[in-house]
Amino acid sequence: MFVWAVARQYFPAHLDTFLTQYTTKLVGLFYPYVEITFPEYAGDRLKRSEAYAAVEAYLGSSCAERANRLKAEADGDGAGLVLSMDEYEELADDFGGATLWWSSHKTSSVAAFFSLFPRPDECRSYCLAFHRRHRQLVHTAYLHHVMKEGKALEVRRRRRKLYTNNHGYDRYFRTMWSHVAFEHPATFDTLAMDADRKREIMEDLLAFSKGKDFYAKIGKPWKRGYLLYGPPGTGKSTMVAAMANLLDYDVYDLELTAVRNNAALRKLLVETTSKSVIVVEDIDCSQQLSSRRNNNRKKNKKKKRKDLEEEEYSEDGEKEEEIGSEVTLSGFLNFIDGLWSACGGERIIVFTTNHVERLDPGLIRRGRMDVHVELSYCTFEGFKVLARNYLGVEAHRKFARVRELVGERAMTPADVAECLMPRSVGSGADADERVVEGSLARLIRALERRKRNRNGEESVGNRNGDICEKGGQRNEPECCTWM
Ligand SMILES: Nc1ncnc2c1ncn2[C@@H]1O[C@H](COP(=O)(O)OP(=O)(O)OP(=O)(O)O)[C@@H](O)[C@H]1O
Repeated sequence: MFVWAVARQYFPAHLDTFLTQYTTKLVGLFYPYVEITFPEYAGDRLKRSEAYAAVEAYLGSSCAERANRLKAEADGDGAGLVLSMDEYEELADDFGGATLWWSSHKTSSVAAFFSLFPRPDECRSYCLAFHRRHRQLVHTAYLHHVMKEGKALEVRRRRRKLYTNNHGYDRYFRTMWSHVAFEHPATFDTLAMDADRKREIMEDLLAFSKGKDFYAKIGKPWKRGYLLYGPPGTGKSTMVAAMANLLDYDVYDLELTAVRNNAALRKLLVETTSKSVIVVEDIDCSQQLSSRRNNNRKKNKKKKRKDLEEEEYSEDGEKEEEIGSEVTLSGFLNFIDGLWSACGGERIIVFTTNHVERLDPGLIRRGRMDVHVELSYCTFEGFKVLARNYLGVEAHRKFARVRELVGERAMTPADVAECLMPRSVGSGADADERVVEGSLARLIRALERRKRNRNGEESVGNRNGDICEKGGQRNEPECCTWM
């Protein structure tokens, strides 16, 4: 003790390091094993480690036969179960004539408790241990094998997800993504819109998904912006689902009003995975909300003018417009195409709006929103898609009358679809024909009742497709059913 105290007095700064170094070396002489740890969240990384996920998948495939304690989860299509190693479990793996040992661990994270960023309270990790004579084999071949197999398994078992930031909070009440399985059945086949435009969009999306090298070559982050605009019920959300289904991507439904500030928005963005569609629905509403909030704040007399100035001007002196909670327009633009937007890659960002004219031109300029798609009232071509979807018919003698009417009356695909919805399920050819006849007659009646609002005359639905109030009475679409 005396020697220790004296030594600490004379070599206070270096003694601990010195002792640690030599203890490790000493242990190394007698302990011939090397250990590699794969933590679930490493260092200051905000994201789950991809290496950890790959190891988890890899071990899951072999643990069913060898491990004693397993965890089970529903698999990609929910039909089966995926097994993985439970905590504190061990298993051995043979590779290239060597035996390697894996173990899983869980520790309570002190860092998570004090961290400013939301992190999981428990840190899980896998540890790989092997004899040092296999070091070369592990470094050059085994780790590569584990990553490759693990990632392939992850892809095979992948269950697409629909994320929302509306309901998920961490223990500090900060928003985070929560998810459910994404099961929307819409495809471009079932989408009622102009066939050429549809083909163009599909080609654009597929080119994007294969464009990794191209984007790297031109020095642009691998992402693409879509602006979908048009009256309510023209298929904007349906198109988002069709896009995700075409590319096999996850969907992140970003509710801007639930994001507290720019930092929270950045955090949400970093947490999104690649191969995803990030959608901000009704982007014009987020802006409206913010201006209201802004006005209220300005009216607040208790707040000093100085404070307001600080709040409204960013560090570089630029005026910042709030677009939802404390999220500023510049923070949001940074989210779309700033430095932070580049992390991860392979993302489609979609804005939908019913009022494109209300949007800040800077928000939707080309380069930010690369493709602008207008979804509008149903055309005859769109009607034929819906008739095929809902009634299973490609042609019918009533189509001629529908063609005359649908071109001049503004009816949304949602309203047309509602008219075409079969009201009874029949059996046999006669019954089927009756159902088709009934549905088409209902649609024709609805179109005839609808005033010629495509020609600018009095209309039941207004130009934006909103439901009008006439003489205090609410006019629903003619063939609405409420269930
Ligand atoms: N173009 C379309 N093709 C096929 N179905 C459509 C189309 N447009 C609307 N529908 C049908 O109408 C319903 C409502 O459409 P959707 O929610 O996609 O419209 P929207 O434009 O996003 O409306 P909102 O602006 O109110 O969100 C969908 O469930 C779908 O069945």
